[in-house]
Amino acid sequence: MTTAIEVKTVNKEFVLRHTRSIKEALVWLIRGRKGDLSEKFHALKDVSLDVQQGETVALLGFNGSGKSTLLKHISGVMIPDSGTVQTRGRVAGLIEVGAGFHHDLSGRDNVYLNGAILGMTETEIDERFDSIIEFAEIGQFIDTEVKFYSSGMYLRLAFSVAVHTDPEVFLVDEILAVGDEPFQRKCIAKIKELAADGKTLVVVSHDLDLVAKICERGVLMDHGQVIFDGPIDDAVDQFRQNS
Ligand SMILES: Nc1ncnc2c1ncn2[C@@H]1O[C@H](COP(=O)(O)OP(=O)(O)OP(=O)(O)O)[C@@H](O)[C@H]1O
Repeated sequence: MTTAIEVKTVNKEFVLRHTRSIKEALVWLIRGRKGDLSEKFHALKDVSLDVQQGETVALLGFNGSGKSTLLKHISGVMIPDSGTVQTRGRVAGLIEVGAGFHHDLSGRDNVYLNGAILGMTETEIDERFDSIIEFAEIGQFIDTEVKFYSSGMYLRLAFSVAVHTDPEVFLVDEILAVGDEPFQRKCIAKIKELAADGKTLVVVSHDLDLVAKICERGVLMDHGQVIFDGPIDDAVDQFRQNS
């Protein structure tokens, strides 16, 4: 079996507050600048996770448990403070709607921009362009600047570009929620198709019934730590018990 994603003892802290009152800053100066003035939040604590090629994994957990932060580390948009993340093959997906899109460019130009960011050559994008537009159902808006798109239209185009990159590893955050129901169904069908084709899938969702249908493995997170990792039905049961 080949490992597609290897996350090793990853830690991530966020700075919550940079500024302090003048009094606090004075005390800090008088004490010889000891300690840290900023308040920090430990979002991922020694997280380790191996995902084999072709596995379908759901990240579960309450709001703020670290799911999206972990997904961003896997996608490479975030760098860990310590620990390592390695992925094999082309990684694509939907983490933040509109990430990698330029507001002042048209949908058409953004397909090229986003496609290039995700590792496609210009010829590959040329070949897949019609299919990308057809899947997104953007129609006559393709030459409109994307700043005038609704959030659903953004999602359609971003999702369509991402699936057309033919990724080995596909990451999906909760964002499917902004799409209307027919488009959501279409995306879910596409995600299932990718899974059936043996692609590696990591999905963040609060829709437990949906992830139970798509994924075989569930990773339950709590306060930045993995507290359960096993078959999806067991992970969902455990999560429901904690709720
Ligand atoms: N850039 C950031 N700066 C500061 N804090 C952050 C940042 N990104 C995330 N956090 C904090 O890290 C914690 C984990 O956030 P994360 O988005 O990973 O949670 P989540 O499990 O995906 O939650 P949800 O279910 O609400 O999407 C949260 O408390 C969040 O406020």
